[in-house]
Amino acid sequence: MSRENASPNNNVPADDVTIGFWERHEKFSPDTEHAYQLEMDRMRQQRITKTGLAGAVLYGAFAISDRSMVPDVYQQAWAIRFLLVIPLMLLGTFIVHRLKSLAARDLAIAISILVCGASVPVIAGLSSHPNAVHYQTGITLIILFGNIVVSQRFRSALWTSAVLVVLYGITLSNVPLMPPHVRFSNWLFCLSAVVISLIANFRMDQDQRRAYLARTRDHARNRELSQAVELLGKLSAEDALTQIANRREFDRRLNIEWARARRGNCELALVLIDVDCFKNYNDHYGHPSGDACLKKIADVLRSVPKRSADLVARFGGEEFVALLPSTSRDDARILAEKMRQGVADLQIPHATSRVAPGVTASFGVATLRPDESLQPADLVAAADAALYKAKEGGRNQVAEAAAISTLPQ
Ligand SMILES: Nc1nc2c(ncn2[C@@H]2O[C@H](COP(=O)(O)OP(=O)(O)OP(=O)(O)O)[C@@H](O)[C@H]2O)c(=O)[nH]1
Repeated sequence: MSRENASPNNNVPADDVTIGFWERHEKFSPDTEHAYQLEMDRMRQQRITKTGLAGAVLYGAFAISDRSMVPDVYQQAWAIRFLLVIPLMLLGTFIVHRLKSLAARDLAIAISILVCGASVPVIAGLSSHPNAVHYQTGITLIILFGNIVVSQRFRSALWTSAVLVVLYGITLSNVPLMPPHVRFSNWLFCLSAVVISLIANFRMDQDQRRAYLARTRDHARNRELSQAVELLGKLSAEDALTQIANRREFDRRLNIEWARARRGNCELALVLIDVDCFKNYNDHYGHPSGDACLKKIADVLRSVPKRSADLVARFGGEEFVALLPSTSRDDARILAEKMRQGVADLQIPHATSRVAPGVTASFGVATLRPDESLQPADLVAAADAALYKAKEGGRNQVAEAAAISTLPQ
C-alpha cells in the first residue's frame, strides 16, 4: 500500500505516541503521522472551497477602505485586489482539489496566503498618503486568517508567517517620517499576532491529534469487538469436536426451514444418522481414536448434501443429522444412501463391530410437508423411528419413516 493511500483508520498502538519536547506534544510514528496528515488534509480539502471563498469575499470587502486609506492609489489597489489577488486566491482554491501530493496542496494554500498578505505592503508602498502606514496592519489579519481559519499545517503556518512578518518589517523600515519606536511597536504588534496565532494553530493540531487517536483506537476496539462477536456467533453454532453445526444451530435452522417449507408448501427432509457399535469402537480403540473417527465421519457426511440450505449437524454423541429443505422422499433416500456409502468407504477398521470390518452407520430418513397439525419435533421423531428400523434391520443401512400423517399425534 502506498503511503499516500495509507488508511487513516489503522490501529494506533500505544507506543506509537510519545511526548515531544513541548509539554503534552503528541508525536506520532512516521506511518501514523502520515495517516494523520492525510486525514487532516482530507478535512482541510473538504472545507477549502468555503474557506477560500470566504477569504476572497473578506479580502474584496476591504476595497471599501482603499478609498479612505490609500486615496491616491485606490484604483491600482482595486486592480491588485480584483484582477490579481482574488483570481489567484480562487485559482489556488480550485487547484488544491486537483493536486495529488500533500506537499503540493500545502504549497498551493501557502502561496495563496503569501500573495494575499504581500499585496497589503505592496499597495501601501505605492501610496504616499499618511494613512498608508496604518493600512499595513491589514497584513496581521491575513496572518491570523491563514494560521487559524485556514488552519494550515504548523510548518506551513510557521514559514508563511515568518515571510510575512519579515516583509512587514522591511516595508515598515521604508516608511519615511515614522518614528522608530512607532515602527517597532507596529512590527511588534504583528509579531505578537503571529505568535498567538501559531500557538492557537499548534493547540488545534494537538487537539486534533488527540481526537484522531481516540477515533482510531475506538475504531480498532470496535473492529476487535465485532470480530469477537463474529467468533462467538461461530463458536455458539459450531460443534467443537467435528467443526460442523452443533445441536443448537440445528434446532435454530430446523425452525427456520420448517416455517419456510410451511409458507411455500414444500417438502422438508431429515436424516438421522447413528454410528454403529460405537461403544465397542471406543472400548477397543480408546476415546481419542473414537473422536478422530467421529471427525472423519462428520467430514464425509458434510460433503454429500451440496445445496446452500442443506445442513449437516452433530445431533449429540455419535449421532448426526442432515436437514434437507425442498427435498423429496426419493432424493433424501438417495442422499442418505450416498452418506452411508461414504462412511463405509472410509474403511476405518472396527475390529469389534458386529456389522462389518470397518466403521459403518445407520440412517433414518423422514420427509413431510409441514402443516398446522405438525411440529418440527414430529419430523425428528419420524426420522428417529426410521433410524430405529435401520438398527433393527441389521445396521449399516438406510430406512425410511412411514408417512408422517400416520404417526400418532
Ligand atoms: N469418542 C467419542 N465417543 C463418543 C462421543 N459421543 C458419544 N460417544 C460414544 O458413543 C457410544 C455410543 O454407544 P451406544 O449409544 O451404546 O451405541 P453404539 O455402541 O453405537 O451401538 P448402536 O448405536 O446400537 O450401533 C458411547 O460409548 C459414547 O461414549 C464422542 O464425542 N467421542
